[in-house]
Amino acid sequence: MKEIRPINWTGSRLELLDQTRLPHEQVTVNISDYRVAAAAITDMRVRGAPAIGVTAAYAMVLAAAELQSRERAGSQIAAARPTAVNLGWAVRRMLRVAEAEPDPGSILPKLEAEARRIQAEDEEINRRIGEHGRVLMPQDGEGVLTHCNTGALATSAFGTALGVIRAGWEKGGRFRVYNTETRPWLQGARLTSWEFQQLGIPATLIADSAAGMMMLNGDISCVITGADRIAANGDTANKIGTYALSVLAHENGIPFYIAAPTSTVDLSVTDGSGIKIEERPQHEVTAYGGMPVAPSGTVAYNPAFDVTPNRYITAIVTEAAVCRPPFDDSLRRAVDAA
Ligand SMILES: CSC[C@H]1O[C@H](OP(=O)(O)O)[C@H](O)[C@@H]1O
Repeated sequence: MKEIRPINWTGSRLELLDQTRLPHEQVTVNISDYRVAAAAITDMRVRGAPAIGVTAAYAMVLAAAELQSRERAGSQIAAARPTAVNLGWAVRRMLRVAEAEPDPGSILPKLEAEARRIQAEDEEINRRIGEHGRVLMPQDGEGVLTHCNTGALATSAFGTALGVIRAGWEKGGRFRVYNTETRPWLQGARLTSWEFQQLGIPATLIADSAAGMMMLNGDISCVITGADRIAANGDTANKIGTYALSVLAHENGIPFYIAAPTSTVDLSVTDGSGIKIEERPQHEVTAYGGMPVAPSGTVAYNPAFDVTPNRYITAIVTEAAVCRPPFDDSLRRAVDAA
C-alpha cells in the first residue's frame, strides 16, 4: 500500500494534496510563495494540526528564499489559523534555527534541513503514538468511534488517532471502526472514509448525530480523536463536536481517548479557557460544494473547534507515553521525555 503523504518538498517548491478536492479528485497544488502557502492553510487545502505545522515550516523556507523578513513572514504564516498550536510552534522553531546561524549564506540550507527534519520527525512520532495507543483499541467485534480526520492527511504520514486505529488493525485487531461525517466541513465523510478505504480498513460512516444512540446501544466501546491544542491541565481543543462526544462517552461509561504528539501540548496555557477557538465563514454551514443547503439570508455561526474538559478524557496518547490523570503531571512528564 502506498503511504499517503499530503506534503512534498521538491527542493524549491511545496506540493500539497488539495484536501478541498478529495475524495473525488486528487489535485496537487504547487506553491513557491510563502503567502500562498499561508492562504492554503487558511483555506484548508492542507489541514490538520501537524500537517499545518509542517506546511508552515516549508513556508518559512520559501520566505527565506525570497529574502523576506523572517519575522514578518513568520507572523503572517502563524496567523493563518489560530487554534492549532503546531503552526506557531513550527514557525518559532524555524526562527530559532535562523537566529542561531551566524553565516547569512548558510541560513537557507539550514532552514530547509530543519523543515525536512520536522516532517520526518512527525511521521516517526505518529508511528510511536500508534504503538502506544493500539493496546487501547477494543476487542474483536466491538466498536471504536473516531471524529474528523486525524490520518495521514492531517499529518506528514500515518496520522494520530487514525494511526492508533491503523496500528491496532495491522497488529491483527478486528474491531469495528466507525467514523463521523464531521459537519460542516465533512473531514470524516470526505477524508477519513477515503483514508480507511486506501488502508483497506472497513469503516462505517455515521452522521454526527447518530453517535449518542450508538453509544447507548453498546455499538461503541471507545472513542478516540485528535487534538489541535492541549492545555497544561489536559483540557483539549479539537474539531467541533468533540466535546459532545466526550460527554456522551462519559454518560455511557465509554473510555474517551485523545491521540496527539507532545508538540500539541501547550504548557503555557493553564486550562482550556485560554485556547482561542477559530470561527470560520458562515457559508461552510449554509452551503456545501457551492450548493446552498439553507435559504438565502440564513445567518450561521461556525466555530471550527471546541474544548473538551479534562474530566471527560480517559487518557491522552502521545509518542512518549499514554498520559492519564492528573494530566498536569503526566503531560509535563511526557513533554520532558519527548
Ligand atoms: C491530527 S490533528 C487533526 C485535527 O485537526 C482537525 O482540524 P482541521 O481539519 O480544522 O484542521 C481536527 O481538529 C483534527 O482532530
